[in-house]
Amino acid sequence: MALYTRVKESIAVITLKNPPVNALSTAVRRGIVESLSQALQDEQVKAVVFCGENNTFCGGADIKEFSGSMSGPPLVPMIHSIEASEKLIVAAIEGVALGGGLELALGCHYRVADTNARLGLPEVTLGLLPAAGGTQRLPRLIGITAALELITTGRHISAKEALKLGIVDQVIEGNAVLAAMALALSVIGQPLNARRLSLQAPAWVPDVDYVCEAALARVKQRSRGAMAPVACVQAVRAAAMLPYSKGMEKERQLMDMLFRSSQARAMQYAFFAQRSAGKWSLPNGAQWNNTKARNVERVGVIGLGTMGQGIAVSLVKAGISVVAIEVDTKQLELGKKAVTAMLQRYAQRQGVSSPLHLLKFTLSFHQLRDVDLVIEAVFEDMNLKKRVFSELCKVLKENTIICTNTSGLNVDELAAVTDRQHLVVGMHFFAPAHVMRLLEVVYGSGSSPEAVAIAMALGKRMQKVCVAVGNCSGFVGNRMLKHYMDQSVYLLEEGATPEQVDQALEEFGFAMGIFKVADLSGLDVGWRVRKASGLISPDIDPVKPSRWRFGRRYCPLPDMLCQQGRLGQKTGHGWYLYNSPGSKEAKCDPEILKFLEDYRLKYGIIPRRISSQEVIERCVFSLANEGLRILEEGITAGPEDIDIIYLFGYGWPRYRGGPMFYAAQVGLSVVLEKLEHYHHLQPDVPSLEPSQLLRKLVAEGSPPIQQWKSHIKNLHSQL
Ligand SMILES: CC/C=C/CC(=O)SCCNC(=O)CCNC(=O)[C@H](O)C(C)(C)COP(=O)(O)OP(=O)(O)OC[C@H]1O[C@@H](n2cnc3c(N)ncnc32)[C@H](O)[C@@H]1OP(=O)(O)O
Repeated sequence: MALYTRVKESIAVITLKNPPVNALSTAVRRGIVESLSQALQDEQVKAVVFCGENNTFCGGADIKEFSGSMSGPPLVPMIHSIEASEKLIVAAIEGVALGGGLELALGCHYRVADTNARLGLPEVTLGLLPAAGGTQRLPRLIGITAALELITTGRHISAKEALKLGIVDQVIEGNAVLAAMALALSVIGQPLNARRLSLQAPAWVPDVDYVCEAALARVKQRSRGAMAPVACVQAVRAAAMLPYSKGMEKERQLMDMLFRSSQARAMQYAFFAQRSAGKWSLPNGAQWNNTKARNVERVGVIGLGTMGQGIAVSLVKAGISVVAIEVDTKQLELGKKAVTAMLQRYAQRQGVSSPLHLLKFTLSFHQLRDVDLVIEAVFEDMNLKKRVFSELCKVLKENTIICTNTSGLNVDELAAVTDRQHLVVGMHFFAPAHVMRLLEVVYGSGSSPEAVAIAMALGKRMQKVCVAVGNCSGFVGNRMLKHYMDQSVYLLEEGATPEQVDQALEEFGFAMGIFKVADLSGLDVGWRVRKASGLISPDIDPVKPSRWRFGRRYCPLPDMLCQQGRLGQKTGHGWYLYNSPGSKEAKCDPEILKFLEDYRLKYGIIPRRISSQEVIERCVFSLANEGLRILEEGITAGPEDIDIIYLFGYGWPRYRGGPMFYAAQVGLSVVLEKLEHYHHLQPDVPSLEPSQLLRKLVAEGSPPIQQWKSHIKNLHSQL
């Protein structure tokens, strides 16, 4: 709703009320229309101030309403009547003015913001565009170039930047509502046409086509296959080329197309899934709102390799003191140099003072005696990690939490060597750890809810998107990825090339195809894991290695590449060819094509043409199938957690929601049918066998993803 109040003689205040962010729900829009009409009818009122309850102006349209049939007063005419009002209207922006909230403010004649306010048009992140006049008013206010940047990225900006761009007229320290009233009193009576953005001439730039083409190229490169950023550019272009009413018509047409799209549904799902992952819960009933996390101020980081460096940087950026440990002087110096350089660059970019005083580098474990938590980030080797854990227990305070940064080792096995199994948790960071947003927080069988709460809270402070997951081999992300990777190399055996597979995956929307990712990470990473797990042993024929291991299909191609020293970008060749070791531009390598031909000949495989559809079905459905197994085992609390892991850790296209959402959107019965088909063709690939949960969900009529949790709960009792 909206609250109408008369203050002073001539000013009415309309306060949006819809906690927590005063989203423009049906009730709020109704309240605005009614309150505005009241203000306009009251002869004594000369000016109106719009504000939001609890120091929050407005978080935009109510996203929860998008999935139903929208009712109540629409935003466009509502904002138009605000702008057209003969009485002066001022927006008092506190907290946030986002999406429809900023569009409402742009319909007002003046805007005042407090110093902490954040403004933006983030509709593009929900698969939409600012369709309440935002694409037409903002370019008229700040010019095409700046508007294109804000609208196509959805970036939130500070009040200071908004003032510089001309979006707000005043930024004040203190009460924005009082400042808006003061401003209103000082300008009452002045003509308003110059303040009505829709009446301004189109935002002219010398070469609109060039500017828009450049923006299109940028958005296509940044978010391949996403419709919304392209539509945003088209709408802003209309603001430069057409009169306001025609531009609004274009904005509406584009919004109609986006609003109905599966991409918009996927991105809105992702918005809520991200918030749901933050509300973690464990199988024992402990959860985010019944478990207190004690504060962490000093953290030890053990190991200053690439991961340890990134973790230390993220901690310091969050204002946390770090004691960083290495085993010898040379490693310590290397780590110190890298961490210091990253933090100095960060301080320079942000214009903040260098946070280096928060860091201490040392060779001595004794320096850890008063830390609240340690993150061990040594080499991925169980025995080494166990030794470190035992050493730690000798020096740490008795309530210090011990976290291991591992991408898949057994957290329980590590906890067993400590004197505090309840305080041991996995923290699986993704490389580079100071850049990647995802953090899997892994609880073992003995981890206490408090330890999980502490790790989740610390991750949040480090600006990570944290997902609590159970302890299993590879946890969630890497466990699922294995099946996706297996299918990709089987496809090579059967006739595809690395470029064909990558192209299909990139057209699907992945930031990078699987073979480019493998080259970037280094092919030796997986090689080491396969050796450690016994898949590669000395008795395997080096000339014609077996294509079956442990009774299952196995593809030795990646091992054969490693044996040839083709380890990826770092050696200048892997699945692709690079100009020099370390260079990034992947080129098709005729040697690889020949190598694949020889391989197929050697094994008597007749190559066949493989369609992009088959690439996607085999890679993506096997990934989703494993996700369903993870759900049935209770490793994550719900499908949203899995999707968030893929969105933030594995370059999954946001406009496809995540693998679980994608499976639901394609249709679970289709996924089941395809998996059955491929499993029939590859009976020696157990991961293609449809999961029990998939069969159950299909048998129960493929319920919407939001209802899967209740079906999982009853999985074993109902089958
Ligand atoms: C007709 C089509 C018109 C479209 C125009 C639009 O306006 S589209 C919407 C544009 N607005 C946004 O995209 C803003 C989305 N919200 C945010 O970015 C953030 O929530 C925030 C406002 C910056 C606040 O962030 P903070 O971290 O403080 O809190 P949460 O993100 O956890 O949010 C708190 C709860 O509020 C819910 N919520 C937030 N925004 C909206 C919204 N616009 N509509 C509905 N609900 C919203 C959010 O889901 C959280 O709810 P919980 O139940 O507590 O999880």
